[in-house]
Amino acid sequence: MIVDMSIHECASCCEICSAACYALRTGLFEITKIKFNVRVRNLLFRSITRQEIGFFDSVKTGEIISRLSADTTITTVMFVNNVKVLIASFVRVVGIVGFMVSLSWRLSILTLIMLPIIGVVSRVFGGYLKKVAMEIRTSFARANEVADETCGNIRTVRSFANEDRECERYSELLEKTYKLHIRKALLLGSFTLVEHAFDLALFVLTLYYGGHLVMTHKMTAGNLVAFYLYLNRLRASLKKLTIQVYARLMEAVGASTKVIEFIDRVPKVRNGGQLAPSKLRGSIEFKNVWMCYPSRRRAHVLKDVSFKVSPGEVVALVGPSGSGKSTCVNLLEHFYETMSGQVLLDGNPIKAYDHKFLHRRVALVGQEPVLFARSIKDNISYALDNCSLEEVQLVARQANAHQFITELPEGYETEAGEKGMQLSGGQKQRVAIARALIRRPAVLLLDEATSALDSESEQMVEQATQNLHGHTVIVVAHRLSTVEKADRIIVIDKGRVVEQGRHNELMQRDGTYAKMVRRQLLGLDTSDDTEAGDSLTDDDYCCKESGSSTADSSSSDDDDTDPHHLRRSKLELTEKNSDVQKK
Ligand SMILES: Nc1ncnc2c1ncn2[C@@H]1O[C@H](COP(=O)(O)OP(=O)(O)OP(=O)(O)O)[C@@H](O)[C@H]1O
Repeated sequence: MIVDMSIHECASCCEICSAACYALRTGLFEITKIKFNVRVRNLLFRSITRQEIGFFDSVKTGEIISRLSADTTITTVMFVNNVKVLIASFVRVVGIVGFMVSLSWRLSILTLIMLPIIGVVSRVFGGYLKKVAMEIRTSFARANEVADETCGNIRTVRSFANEDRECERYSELLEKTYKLHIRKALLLGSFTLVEHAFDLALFVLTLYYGGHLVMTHKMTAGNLVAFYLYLNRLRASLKKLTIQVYARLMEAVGASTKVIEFIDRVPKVRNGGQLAPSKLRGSIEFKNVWMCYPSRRRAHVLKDVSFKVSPGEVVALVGPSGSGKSTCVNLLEHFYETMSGQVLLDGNPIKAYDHKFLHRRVALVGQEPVLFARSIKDNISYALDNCSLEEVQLVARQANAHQFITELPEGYETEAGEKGMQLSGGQKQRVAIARALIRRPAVLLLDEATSALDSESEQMVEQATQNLHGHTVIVVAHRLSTVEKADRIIVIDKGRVVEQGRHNELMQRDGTYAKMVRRQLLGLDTSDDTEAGDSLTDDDYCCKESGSSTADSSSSDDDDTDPHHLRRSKLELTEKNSDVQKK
């Protein structure tokens, strides 16, 4: 009775210990899984954010998100789960083989001969599985790209009523993923079939050879039965090791290939500069710069571009669309590197500057400013610590944004929405200008930064940028009113600097700039060109202009280059054109 009790107690203790160990193992593996996942995601995100801008030109956001979410999850979950099974199965296999050898070493050798064969078969299938898994991940990433592009640009999709086609595109890509999954299922199915064949072969051989050993008294019948039971357990464990563990691990390797590739990728444009002088004067020099974008290696966007900008100068970059103006700005921001030649800031190559220092002292307001899904205040003080509301309000006033912000229901705490979608184009631009001004930059780059503003707001912003005394301003603009007041205008055409000088000088020179101004004043350089405008040739401009000059006989020679005079000419021309149309 006493012995019975102690056996029961012992068994209960064992049960409790076993349950506790199991719970501990499950908990530890869960924690490991999430820790591993977080670490991989962090490494991947860190690596992605350090890549050069050219990387983002070729790899789409959808793919990146897919790698960051689905692939990292598959990688970590599969690795950790399978490592768990791998360890358990491996220990079990070693134990079972030990027992089998003790029962009959001869039969054990026969069994162990089969193991390398199973290993080779697993390897071959594993290789295929890895390949299919990679294709599945890539195909899934493509589908994600479409979803990301469609949702991110839903207004454009809706305005073209193209929802159905986008859904079809998405569905086609999912169909491709589905077919790849079928391939994977077939592979797994055939792997199982081959495995069963091996199982059967092993069973028949063991029985045949075991029977022979019993008949020749080299083994007892009881040992043969015990051996056979162990063999069954060994097969079950091996099946786990091959189908569940090896195959799944290969799948995880397939999913992780791109993740690891992205983590290990070394950026082609390094931000390793150390230079951070206490004072930056803001002089800029482009020295024989040749440049092409990484995604279009053969097209030279800048061809031997050279120009200098003195500290405190306001320089306008003008030229036809696609001539390379924004590319100059991109180089000043060190987004890309030149093929040859140098971009110098205060006499030092731009890449020699410390990344954080450079982007604090050289501020950019881009063509399509992007705001973040946070409050307007946080958007203005983006990437800056300890910015007071007063500082934010001050720059908002300078950017002519204060009034509209205070009229919003929650003022500076109003959410801007994803990519600033809850604000109008002009409001976004003003917030972006305030975001640049708050840095008190030594160089301010305005790339079509005021294109969506009305003329009053534009004037106020211009004033604010000019109030940045002693600071260099580079303005890229198509609008004449924005560029005419610049200290110097640099005209870029087809990637080359073709002219530079003040507005009046360039008008007198009657070159590319003068032609552009005349076209603009005649309303030909806008997207809503009228038929009458379209039919005008260069000669027409000269005729009409000289006509208007004659009409205004009191104007001096200089007046020809005066924008107000040209605007008057434009008005007269428009009136004449409408008269002609009426007739
Ligand atoms: N990321 C890029 N990858 C490849 N080519 C590019 C890229 N960005 C611009 N380009 C090409 O470089 C050329 C110059 O472009 P850029 O944006 O500098 O012109 P731009 O003068 O600023 O034009 P716009 O006045 O229309 O803004 C164009 O032919 C354009 O197609």
